[in-house]
Amino acid sequence: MNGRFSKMQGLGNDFVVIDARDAPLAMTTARARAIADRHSGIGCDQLILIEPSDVADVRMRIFNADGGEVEACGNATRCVPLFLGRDVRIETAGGLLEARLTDGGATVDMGQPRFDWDAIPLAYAMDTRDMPVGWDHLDHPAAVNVGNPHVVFFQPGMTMDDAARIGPVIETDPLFPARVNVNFAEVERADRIRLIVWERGVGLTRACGTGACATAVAAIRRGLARGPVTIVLPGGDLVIDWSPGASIRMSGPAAHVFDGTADWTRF
Ligand SMILES: N[C@@H](CCC[C@H](N)C(=O)O)C(=O)O
Repeated sequence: MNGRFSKMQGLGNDFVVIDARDAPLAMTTARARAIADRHSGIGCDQLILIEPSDVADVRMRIFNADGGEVEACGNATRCVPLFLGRDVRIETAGGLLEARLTDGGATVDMGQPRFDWDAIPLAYAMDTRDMPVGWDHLDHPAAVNVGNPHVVFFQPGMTMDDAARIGPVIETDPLFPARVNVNFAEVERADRIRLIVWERGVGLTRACGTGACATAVAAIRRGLARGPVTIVLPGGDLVIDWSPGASIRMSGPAAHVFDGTADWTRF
């Protein structure tokens, strides 16, 4: 069963995008993991399935490289209008998003952040601005859900090696039954934050759009930053704007890399 796919990327966070609107493709954890494999598959951080939607222009399903289906992916959301060649309303498991094409990328209304996380024990649920927990020398992370779950540590001087060591420990801590994306942020100025992200189900990526949103929200909420904030990731910059009570607006690049054909029965 041959099918077409596009390889796309946003700040080096890369995707295999499959248009399944006319030709449905059954996706399983094993199949998604096999396609995402960089040695024996096509290779990507996330697999993106575009399906028909009853409530929006399209439905976007997101599978991490480990095959797990998740609720949100900021960088992939910017790729969808580019893939379809127009502004779009996108149904995701994390909510309804609006993505508008810009020069070289897209701006996305990512919806409102949530702070009342089911995954967090009741003791922390009243206001998760400061979770009184710590790992290693890291403590008091902000917990922000932007469709998917994130913790954000404001910790200067973290390296990729530090993140690779402690990220998986936090991702799989029993405090997070659904696991969690782990953000290590350093505030340089009120409008500029450096960020390294250990992504749930993937590991270190060159950029994480939802991580950038969660980090900007957490920083603004703690009075460490003011919107719009430039989030500097290893793969490049995203601009995030948010104020309490408002939707998060994310702007940044998106790129088409190449198209290909694959026999999906081999995966
Ligand atoms: N790379 C993404 C986030 C993808 C999902 C995440 N790993 C999760 O498990 O929630 C982004 O750009 O937001």
